[in-house]
Amino acid sequence: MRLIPLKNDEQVAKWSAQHIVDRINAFNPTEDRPFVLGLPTGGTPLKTYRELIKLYQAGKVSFKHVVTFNMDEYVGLPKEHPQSYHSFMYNNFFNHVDIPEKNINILDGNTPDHDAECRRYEEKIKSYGKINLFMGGVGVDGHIAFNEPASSLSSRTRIKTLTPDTLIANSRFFNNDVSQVPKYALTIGVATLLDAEEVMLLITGHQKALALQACVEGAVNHLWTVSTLQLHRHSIVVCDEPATQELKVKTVKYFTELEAYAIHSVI
Ligand SMILES: N[C@@H]1[C@@H](O)[C@H](O)[C@@H](COP(=O)(O)O)O[C@@H]1O
Repeated sequence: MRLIPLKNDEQVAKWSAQHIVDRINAFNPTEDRPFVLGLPTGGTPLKTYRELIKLYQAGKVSFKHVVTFNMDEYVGLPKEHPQSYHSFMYNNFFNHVDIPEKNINILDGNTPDHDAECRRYEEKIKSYGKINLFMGGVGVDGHIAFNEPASSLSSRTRIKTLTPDTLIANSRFFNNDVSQVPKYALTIGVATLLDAEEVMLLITGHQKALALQACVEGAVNHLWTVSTLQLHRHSIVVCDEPATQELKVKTVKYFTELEAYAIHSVI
């Protein structure tokens, strides 16, 4: 695992956006050999999307040959609803870059057959071989995508019941009214995420400090699904200073010093 301890969320956004751009450009994607990028929603990646748009506008990257797979989507929320993850992605990213519509994949939370939709999604990912880079965030309780505490660590894309903690956390997007938050979501599984060639998580803010601690210093366990990043061969956690407050001083120092001279491979 690489831990990139930065000062604030602006730096996290710049670092993560540049990393995505570097990976896409190094891959040199074509129509027949696209770069496959996994994407999250949430407040945390918003600034990264803004940076990516800036880099696109400056001519530093093109998304023409990038295929995306989003992590999750609410069940039963119309696509046009302002808080659907479809709306989030188009409003905050896709509408501002040159990605072709056919390259965008988001789970359909309005299908009558959830299992078939989740199987179709897994198969579509497989049809590209693998996801090259999956960016993610984390919930306060350490969930990745919507893999809530006690999710199977070998889970695949499926329907999940959201926990009361998540409903409360996400009610900020629904007029602070918990009853308006959808109770179910379709989400990639822990194993789907770990199948990616590289996983990059963004963890910012003091409210995520326990999740970051579980991720970096905790034991791998299903209550903090973020801890499974320790099983991945190429995981990167980009964090700001407020998020590090539960980490040992020694841990932060170790990773900070390491970044100054480490050589990293992606193979
Ligand atoms: N399903 C999403 C996660 O993918 C996201 O990481 C989490 C944290 O969101 P935020 O970045 O707004 O704190 O929220 C939701 O639960």
